[in-house]
Amino acid sequence: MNQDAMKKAVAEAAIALIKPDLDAKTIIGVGTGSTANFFIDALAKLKMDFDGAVASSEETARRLQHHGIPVYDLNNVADLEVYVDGADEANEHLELIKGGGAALTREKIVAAVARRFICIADQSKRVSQLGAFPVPVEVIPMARSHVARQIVKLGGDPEYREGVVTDNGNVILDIYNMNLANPIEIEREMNQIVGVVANGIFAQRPADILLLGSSEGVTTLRR
Ligand SMILES: O=C[C@H](O)[C@H](O)[C@H](O)COP(=O)(O)O
Repeated sequence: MNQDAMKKAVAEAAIALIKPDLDAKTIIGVGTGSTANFFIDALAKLKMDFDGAVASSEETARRLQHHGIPVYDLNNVADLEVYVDGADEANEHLELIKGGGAALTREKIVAAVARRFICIADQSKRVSQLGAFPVPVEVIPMARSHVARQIVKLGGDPEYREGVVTDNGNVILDIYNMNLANPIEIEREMNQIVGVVANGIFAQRPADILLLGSSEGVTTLRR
């Protein structure tokens, strides 16, 4: 089974998981990236069974709308039943690194609001310790150098993601070689730096369910 087939399989597994709870009032939080795209395409087949979605990026909003799924502003949504999204890395505690596609801030916001966060990923994303994947940090453009210097003091090696502007008009620093033995602590410390909008460590709010695809099938991990 190739990687795309695994992504499709976990997307279908997420659909099977949420389907019994859908009703005409359900609004679903939808993530960003290639795995989330498989989820969106599968969700389109159920579009008569729920109300609509909240998107974690402009790209996801466009894909949802292309399928005829209504997209709501999160500010107008009181209750978000579930959020489904991919990840760049996931550990056994369902702590994640996200933001390879630069959508981390909106993803973190939607994940914070949702009652359940289902993460979908192929086996290659599973790690024993987070941090081989560089941690993306969204930064206010004028603070880029200041944030980079502060991150060096925390032990990381920041690299500016050239040419990338987030949906919020900011820039991304990718942090290499950060020791993430304690991801909650590093997530907090990076958030303290003035000019940081959000970082891609999802440890304070990890996933509740992780669906991992491999050639043997889909494994479900719960917190
Ligand atoms: O900003 C992007 C998101 O955090 C994605 O969920 C993450 O990069 C995983 O993307 P993919 O499913 O394409 O590997």
